[in-house]
Amino acid sequence: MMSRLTLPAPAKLNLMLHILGRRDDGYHELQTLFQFLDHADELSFDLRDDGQVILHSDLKDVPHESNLIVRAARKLQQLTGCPLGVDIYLKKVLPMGGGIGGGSSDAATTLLGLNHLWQLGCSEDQLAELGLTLGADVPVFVRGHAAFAEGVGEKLTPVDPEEPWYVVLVPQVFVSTAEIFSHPLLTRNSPPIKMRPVPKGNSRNDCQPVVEQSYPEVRNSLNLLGKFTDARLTGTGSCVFGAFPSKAEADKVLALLTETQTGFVAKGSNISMLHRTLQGLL
Ligand SMILES: C[C@](O)(CO)[C@H](O)COP(=O)(O)OP(=O)(O)OC[C@H]1O[C@@H](n2ccc(N)nc2=O)[C@H](O)[C@@H]1O
Ligand SMILES: Nc1ncnc2c1ncn2[C@@H]1O[C@H](COP(=O)(O)OP(=O)(O)OP(=O)(O)O)[C@@H](O)[C@H]1O
Repeated sequence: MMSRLTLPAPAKLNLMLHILGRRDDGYHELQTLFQFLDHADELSFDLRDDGQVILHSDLKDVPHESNLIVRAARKLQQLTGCPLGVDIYLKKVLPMGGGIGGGSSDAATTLLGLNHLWQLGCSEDQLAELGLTLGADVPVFVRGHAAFAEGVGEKLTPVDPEEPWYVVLVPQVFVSTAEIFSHPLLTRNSPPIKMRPVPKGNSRNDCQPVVEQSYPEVRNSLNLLGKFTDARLTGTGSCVFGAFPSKAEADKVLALLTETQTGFVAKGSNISMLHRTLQGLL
């Protein structure tokens, strides 16, 4: 009788991140390469006909009305005048404040999920534009394709980097994105690079030196993973990642580190789990 829709909200990695400059409004011009992980929160949507948006989650620290899921749903109602409502059940899997975009991805899954459930017929362009008002990382999750991003992260060009297996370590510290972007020692003068060929391997994250300096736990995780492969920070951290050619190799390395480290293994993907799931529904 009820129509319930269950969808994943996958994580992302910033495979590289260069900061080119700072705009007058304080936001930074970046170049970054986004790839998704097959590792996700799970959101279930139950239709309500009374216009109420109710999130059921065990996130204690985030007030109901500031949760990006609720904010996304309300913005969509305002944009479209939709009189319908929804109960949303969140199964949180992704670490918060980890630089893997969990909150942004939840918001994007909400926009696409409700567009479907409420039969709004909004275009992907409309949803990406709405998403950008919720956070710089939301549009790439709405588009669902690995991308080279410019501007403040909203100018997206789809790309297809290799899809290795990743070990992601989750240092047990919360890194504030705003704090890192306002750090006096952050370098903001990287020269722009060309997006083709897709940058890989020896590329870097300009936030990493500042985060390593402020958070010894992050430096420690980078050093440990760096014994096995090139290890790098994603976003503004705290998570760090390294690529491996097979699941078996990634599992082995994670197992060797589990005594002191929290982490997970996940495959990189250029088409997000969300979009693969939505394709399956059509
Ligand atoms: C660092 C990245 O994770 C890379 O993917 C994103 O650019 C950050 O995305 P996000 O968490 O969705 O960021 P927002 O919620 O829009 O902004 C958080 C804070 O980060 C800073 N910020 C963010 C993006 C950007 N291009 N320049 C910035 O200076 C701003 O101080 C802002 O107050
Ligand atoms: N649904 C949500 N899931 C997680 N965090 C949320 C959510 N809604 C709001 N937030 C707030 O957003 C903050 C950042 O969460 P998020 O998991 O997106 O961090 P992040 O992975 O570092 O993001 P980014 O990579 O975009 O910097 C949280 O500390 C929390 O206060």
